[in-house]
Amino acid sequence: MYLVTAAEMGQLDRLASSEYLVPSIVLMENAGLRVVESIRRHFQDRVKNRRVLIFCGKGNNGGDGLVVARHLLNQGAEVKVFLLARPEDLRGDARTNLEIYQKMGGRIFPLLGESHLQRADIALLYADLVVDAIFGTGFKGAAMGLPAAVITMINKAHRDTVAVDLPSGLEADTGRAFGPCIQATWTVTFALPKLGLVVEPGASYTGRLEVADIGIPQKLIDSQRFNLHLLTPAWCRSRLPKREASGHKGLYGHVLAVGGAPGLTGAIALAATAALRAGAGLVTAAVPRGVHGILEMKTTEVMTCPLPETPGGYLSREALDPILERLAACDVLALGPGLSRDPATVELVKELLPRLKAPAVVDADALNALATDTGILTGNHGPLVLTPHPGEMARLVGTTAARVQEDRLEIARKYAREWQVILLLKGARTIIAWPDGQAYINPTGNPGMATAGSGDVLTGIIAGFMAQGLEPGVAAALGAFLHGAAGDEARASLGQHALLAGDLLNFLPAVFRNLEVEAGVTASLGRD
Ligand SMILES: NC(=O)C1=CN([C@@H]2O[C@H](COP(=O)(O)OP(=O)(O)OC[C@H]3O[C@@H](n4cnc5c(N)ncnc54)[C@H](OP(=O)(O)O)[C@@H]3O)[C@@H](O)[C@H]2O)[C@@H](O)CC1
Ligand SMILES: Nc1ncnc2c1ncn2[C@@H]1O[C@H](COP(=O)(O)OP(=O)(O)O)[C@@H](O)[C@H]1O
Ligand SMILES: [K+]
Repeated sequence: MYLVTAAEMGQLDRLASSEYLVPSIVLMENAGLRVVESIRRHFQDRVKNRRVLIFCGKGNNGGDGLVVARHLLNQGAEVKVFLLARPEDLRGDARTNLEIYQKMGGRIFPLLGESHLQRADIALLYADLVVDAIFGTGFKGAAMGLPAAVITMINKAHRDTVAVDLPSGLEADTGRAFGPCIQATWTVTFALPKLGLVVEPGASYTGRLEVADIGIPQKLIDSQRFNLHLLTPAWCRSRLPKREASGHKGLYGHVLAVGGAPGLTGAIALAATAALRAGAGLVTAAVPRGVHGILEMKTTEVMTCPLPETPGGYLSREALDPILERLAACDVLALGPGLSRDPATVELVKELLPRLKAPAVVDADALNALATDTGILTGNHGPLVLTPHPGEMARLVGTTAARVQEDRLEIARKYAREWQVILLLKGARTIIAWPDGQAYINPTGNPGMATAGSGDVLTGIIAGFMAQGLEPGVAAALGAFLHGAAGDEARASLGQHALLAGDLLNFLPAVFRNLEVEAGVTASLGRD
């Protein structure tokens, strides 16, 4: 599903009217009607006598709110409109809808100064629902003065609140709220989701997100060639590697997972097992000789391979040739889990990467090794998927994690293009940036996944998908979605605090089943 900026949405609205002759007031009417339908669902279709407060700004977002007011009034709800503007300040479609509402006997309460706040505050005590139609995509910067006071007052009332198009106070393009922002129970956004609704903190202000069709022609949307996408189950389902009835494990590829060090055997065990869980046919974990026995004990389905090590037990440069030899018989390399930052190991990584022909997922300490010489990335290299968390990304580009978090999408896109890699920037709402400019936002996952080893599992899942022949960019996006979905399933059963990275492995099957069921794969089971 495309994600748009405020400007792109405005362009769609304008072109819908200018090129496709859809009058803007029809778009506004459709928007309002979609919100009313959503409210009816919220009230299980019992709208009569419900006390609904609608807070309207002076722009078209307010206009939407007035359409909602009119229809709820018509359907027997008890409606109060609080207008954060003088009626004469409203223009165009918003003004028209104000006048229609008034002609129907709808009541308008001015909300222009401190003196008016009290009346709204009292009304909030008895409200069954608040409709936030103060600001939409026209909002910039921070809510201040009276709007800020109104937003704060609404949040303090803790009533069910539906946001029209965007929670007021949120910047559509960044998902940032520099001032007070409506904490919505749910948000009905129009035509396409805005980026700010699906990245933090915007996603938290948004609550449950509904995307409503308001009649923007699909042909117009497709003609815009947007390059930012929200990952959806449908997108993932259509890209799941297929398992033919005649399949055999050679078909599903062989992952070589290189990592591990004394005290860091769990990471490589998690990554290797995760690759099998993702459906790879075979996985070999290549680790320093000294911990090889431990890996044999820790894993069953994973094959292992002892590699030359330093006296301290870390992978040494002598491991280069055995890795390249092994890799020649494998389909993909997963490099980094539990590798450690031992100087010899860092040297090994820097020698290995430029020699790679097979696609590789580069994570964790392999990224930290790369950070000492990103020149490798700007030179010639095979297909790479980098999976840094914000701290590792900061080291790679010589900045701070906080700085990375301020500009997640821009930074991921910049370096995916500069280094010609798939750049998966982890964290809440992981971003998967492709070198051609396409970027995907992953909506699944939760803070329960902020636990040691969770990233190692993701590395394994992505490598497992690449082994099955998925393009690296698709494998990374699909991996992020399923990894987060497994985290969500795990949270549902275990809560967030007790969640372990290993639990993600146990909940992956459920996630595949959910996707496959909807993909109609079970139908084929009936025939087998
Ligand atoms: N055909 C269409 O276009 C359709 C549009 N639709 C709806 O229109 C919405 C976009 O409407 P919009 O562009 O009128 O702006 P909107 O979000 O209502 O803001 C109102 C005013 O707020 C002001 N303002 C801005 N920042 C501020 C701040 N920090 N603090 C205080 N004030 C601030 C700013 O006033 P200004 O600064 O320009 O004087 C702005 O004019 C969109 O989200 C959707 O709901 C749908 O009906 C579908 C069809
Ligand atoms: N608050 C959060 N919401 C959603 N996902 C999260 C959150 N915190 C962490 N994650 C996910 O958990 C994983 C953490 O990976 P990482 O930091 O590399 O862990 P480790 O290095 O311990 O393996 C990433 O996939 C990240 O997207
Ligand atoms: K709003």
